[in-house]
Amino acid sequence: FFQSLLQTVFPPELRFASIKFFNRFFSYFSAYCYYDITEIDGVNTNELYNAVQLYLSSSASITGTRLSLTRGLNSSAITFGLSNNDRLVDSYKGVTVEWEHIVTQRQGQTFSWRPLPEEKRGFTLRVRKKNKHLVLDSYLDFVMEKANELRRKNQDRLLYTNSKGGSLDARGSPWESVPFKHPSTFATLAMDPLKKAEIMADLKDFANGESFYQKTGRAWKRGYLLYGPPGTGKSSMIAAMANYLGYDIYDLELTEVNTNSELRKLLMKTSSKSIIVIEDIDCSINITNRNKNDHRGAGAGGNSDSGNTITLSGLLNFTDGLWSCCGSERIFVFTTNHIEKLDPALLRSGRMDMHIHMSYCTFPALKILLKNYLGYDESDVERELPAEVEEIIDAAEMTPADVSEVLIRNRRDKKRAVVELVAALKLRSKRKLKNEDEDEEQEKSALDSDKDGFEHFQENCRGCEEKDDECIDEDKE
Ligand SMILES: Nc1ncnc2c1ncn2[C@@H]1O[C@H](COP(=O)(O)OP(=O)(O)OP(=O)(O)O)[C@@H](O)[C@H]1O
Ligand SMILES: [Mg+2]
Repeated sequence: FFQSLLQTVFPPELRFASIKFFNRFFSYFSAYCYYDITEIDGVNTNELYNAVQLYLSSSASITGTRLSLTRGLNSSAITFGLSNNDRLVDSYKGVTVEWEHIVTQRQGQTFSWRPLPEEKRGFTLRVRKKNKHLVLDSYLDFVMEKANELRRKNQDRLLYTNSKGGSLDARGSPWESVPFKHPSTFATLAMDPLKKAEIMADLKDFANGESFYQKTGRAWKRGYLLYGPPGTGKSSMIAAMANYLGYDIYDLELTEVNTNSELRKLLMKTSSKSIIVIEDIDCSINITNRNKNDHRGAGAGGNSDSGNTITLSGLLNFTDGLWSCCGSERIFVFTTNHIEKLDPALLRSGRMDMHIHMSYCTFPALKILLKNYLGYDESDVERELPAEVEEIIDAAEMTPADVSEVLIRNRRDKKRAVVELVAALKLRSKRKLKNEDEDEEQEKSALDSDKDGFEHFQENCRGCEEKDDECIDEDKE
């Protein structure tokens, strides 16, 4: 209306200037400012456009009534998006903003190095002028961050293995992959809640620590050593870590690796944002020992490389050396059932940043398992579980796997599950106490016999003191 008015009122030579003037006039009095985020920025794809699209697809943040739904290839999640020329309202730190998705037909192909899509797409963000700074300072960063998080969550992650024994696939990768769909999460992991929170904070710190690692000149990687008896959740913990951070897992089968250089190649072919796992690392110590016996290889921390076997030093270079930082944001996890068997070179501080003991089932861990399998909350546990459980559970030394087994078997009959669990705990703790008593008795009798032996020795050797080195009786000596 205004434009046609202008056309009649103003002569053609003034028309353009007047439109410009009125535009400025209105925008001056408008309470809003607008930001256009176009899909193609010159010739490049605009990262921000993709991020906004993904961000608006997170169902929690949107209030639109008309949405377009998409599901990517290989993705298990459906994403929502704004339909063409539709708008929706989002709020951030108490400020309301409005997004509009604008799609127009591209008029005539302009010259470009690559074909452009027929439609011109973009988002327009409308905010009140007084909130302009919030948008520029933090809202768009927040959108980018959220989008990255979603991208990681939506994509199915992969579990890689090198079990082909060094042969390469069609794309020249020594790794073979399958979609990784392990359901274990930190919520389902039964362990001490404080320790769990500490590990989760450590992982988050690591994932968000790019600038810290940059500033301190450290490679952006972290090592965790998980140790404890079988069935205490070491593998479950790795899966929970991967699910928590949205990382891929590289399960490194050391027995399939023949040389240190092969190990290095494997490392080079891993991607960032991944967890590299070596399970049962104590088994690799044999490899070192074999090497030592050959008198060819290196000892712990040595430098030599026998050329045709994998050595501990090769393994340490793998996690620690210059090669370890090709790529970035990588986590190394070693697991073992026998920490005492590990070479001290692997344990020294700084090598593995965090040693995590996966222990037998404790009472707080038991509560998590009861919640997982029987749906018991805190009050159910108090009501259904005899008080003595808390006292005997540590002595029983049952692994979370043992407890899970009892609960899974009886998951349809909760009362029975609890009865059976309590019986198992009692039996195990009694057996354990009995064994301890027996051990104590054996120890005592051993001590007694030692004492007898000592007295006997004192009696028989009284003379020796005087004649010092003349005692030729080996027993007495
Ligand atoms: N801490 C735990 N929390 C929840 N479930 C657990 C836990 N520990 C064990 N389980 C259950 O027991 C099974 C075996 O656990 P897992 O494979 O993680 O043990 P592990 O410590 O890796 O054993 P291994 O040393 O033999 O490799 C899992 O499927 C899981 O369901
Ligand atoms: Mg395991």
